[in-house]
Amino acid sequence: MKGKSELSNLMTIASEKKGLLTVAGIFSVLSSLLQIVPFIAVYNIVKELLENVQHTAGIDGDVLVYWGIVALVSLAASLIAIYISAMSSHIAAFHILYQLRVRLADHIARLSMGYHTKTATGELKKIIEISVEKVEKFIAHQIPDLLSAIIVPLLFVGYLFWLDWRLALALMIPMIIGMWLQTKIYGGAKGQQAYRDYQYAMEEMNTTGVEYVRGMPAIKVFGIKAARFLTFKSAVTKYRDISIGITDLYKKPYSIFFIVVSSLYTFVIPVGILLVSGHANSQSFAITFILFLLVSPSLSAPVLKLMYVGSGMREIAEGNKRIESILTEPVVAEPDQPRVPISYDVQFKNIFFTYDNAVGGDTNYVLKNVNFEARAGEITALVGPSGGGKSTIAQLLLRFWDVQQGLITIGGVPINEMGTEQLMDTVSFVFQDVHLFYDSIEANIRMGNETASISDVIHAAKRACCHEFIEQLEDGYQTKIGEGGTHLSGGEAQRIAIARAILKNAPILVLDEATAYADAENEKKIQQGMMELVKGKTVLIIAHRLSTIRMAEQILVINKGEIVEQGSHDELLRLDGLYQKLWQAHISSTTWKLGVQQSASTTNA
Ligand SMILES: Nc1ncnc2c1ncn2[C@@H]1O[C@H](COP(=O)(O)OP(=O)(O)OP(=O)(O)O)[C@@H](O)[C@H]1O
Repeated sequence: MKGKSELSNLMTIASEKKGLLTVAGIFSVLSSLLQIVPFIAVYNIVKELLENVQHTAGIDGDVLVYWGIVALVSLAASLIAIYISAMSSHIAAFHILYQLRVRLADHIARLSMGYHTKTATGELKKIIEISVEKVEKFIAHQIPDLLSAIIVPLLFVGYLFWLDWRLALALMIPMIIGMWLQTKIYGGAKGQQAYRDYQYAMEEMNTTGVEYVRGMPAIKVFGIKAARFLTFKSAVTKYRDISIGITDLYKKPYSIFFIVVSSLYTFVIPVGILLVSGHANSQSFAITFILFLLVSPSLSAPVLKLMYVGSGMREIAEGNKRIESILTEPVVAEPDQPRVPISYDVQFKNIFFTYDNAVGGDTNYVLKNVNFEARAGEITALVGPSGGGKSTIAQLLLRFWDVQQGLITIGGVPINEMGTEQLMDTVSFVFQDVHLFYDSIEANIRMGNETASISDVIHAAKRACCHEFIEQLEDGYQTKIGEGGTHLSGGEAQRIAIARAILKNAPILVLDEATAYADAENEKKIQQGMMELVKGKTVLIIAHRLSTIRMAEQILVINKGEIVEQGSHDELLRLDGLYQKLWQAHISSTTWKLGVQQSASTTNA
């Protein structure tokens, strides 16, 4: 049932280029039929020779030449037909592949960020690259192969039945056994499960292998070698065991299948010998017999082809299932009539949020009844112990996820009533983990505003304190960075991301640990730039280093998903609560770092 729907999905994809694929199918069948013609030519030549074996003078040379030419021409025509078939199917396949990739890329871009955080990048990459390639294999190779592997033996067997039904029957028996074995090999539930296990084991091995290699610095530094290596090793062992299991499962039926299908004449010879003695015209029977012996090996080919199509089909169906799993993933719902806010105060009203989709009676909410207003032109800082929910609050503003209860508004407009593009234009976000693209520094900064001039880019870089180090690079703003390019330190990468946000100049700015990597001097400079940047903007900052947000108009202390304290730095210190404790801890960590015997000050730090 499942296999059927996967096949029909593949057929739906393929039907986008129906015309070209029909041409490919017709020429594939034609080419296979033309390949049979030389056998018929040989049959007629042998027949002419054997019929005149007593008096060779009676051999008609024209007949021999005629069939010789027919064989040659049909071979040449068969090659041309294969060429046309392959060209048509490949052109169709690459067009379909292109459209499928564009469709996938477009769909992926419209999925919620939440989907991206829960789905490994490697997995998506594999689907876009490998699974789509498999669809190419299906369209370019398997559809034409499948047609010729079914139609040609049927026609050919029909012709053989017409010549001698008994010999044809002897030829059919091993072919039928072969096909039955094939459905047993690939069709059984056990086989399907084994194949699925094999696929998963292979994926696990690849994932843990990549993780092992990528995590090598951490593995070396933190001495977690043994544990990590064990995960990888056990994945390799599992893969080995499953592969051996599959080999065990298939070795018998596959060997029988291969032997039976490759030696069709073994079944024809005894029947032929039995029949020849009792035949009235033994000479004409002998000629037919020779033809059967000649063609039996060529009939093995389509059956073997069917087997490869069968095994390939399963792989393709698996890949197609993954493609479908992305395409059916719901995209972020866009409003019919997007609303555009005219002011930029951010409001969180009675927000309850959980990452678990199943919201039940005793839901474990990550955010519980969060209420606050971040006013335009002010800095609102989110502080609090790790895991409290600060990043979640910031990400909800960008609709990474939709909340289960409550309302988030910008200038009074609920964010789900703004179009995604509008929302992205309104909010700038500097992530903890900065992603830089493999491109020039200029292009990476300009991503914030495609129409910005180079002087705007440099201006933004200066404000984010990265101009100096960029100038020192050999190619300056044209230096390639990102994966495969010049390596930047964490702090440098973060400043590039800040420059990007400065250039974007969105009215709302979210900074998640934006200054985490910067050294003291640069942090100060960044803050100066930020002070300028935040004028008239709504700013949400998540920071662990409390000194960076002392000037914030509003500080929200988040603990276990709730806002436990709220106010300015001085107001919060006076409360003598959690913020005060965090501040004390911050001060002592600073003095400890400096190695100065200072008493923790609550006001002069
Ligand atoms: N994608 C996710 N899926 C499921 N749970 C998550 C996800 N992201 C965060 N959480 C959980 O939500 C809670 C709040 O996490 P969040 O990252 O918002 O806290 P935080 O205050 O920003 O922490 P930190 O200061 O360490 O960055 C934590 O318990 C965390 O484990």
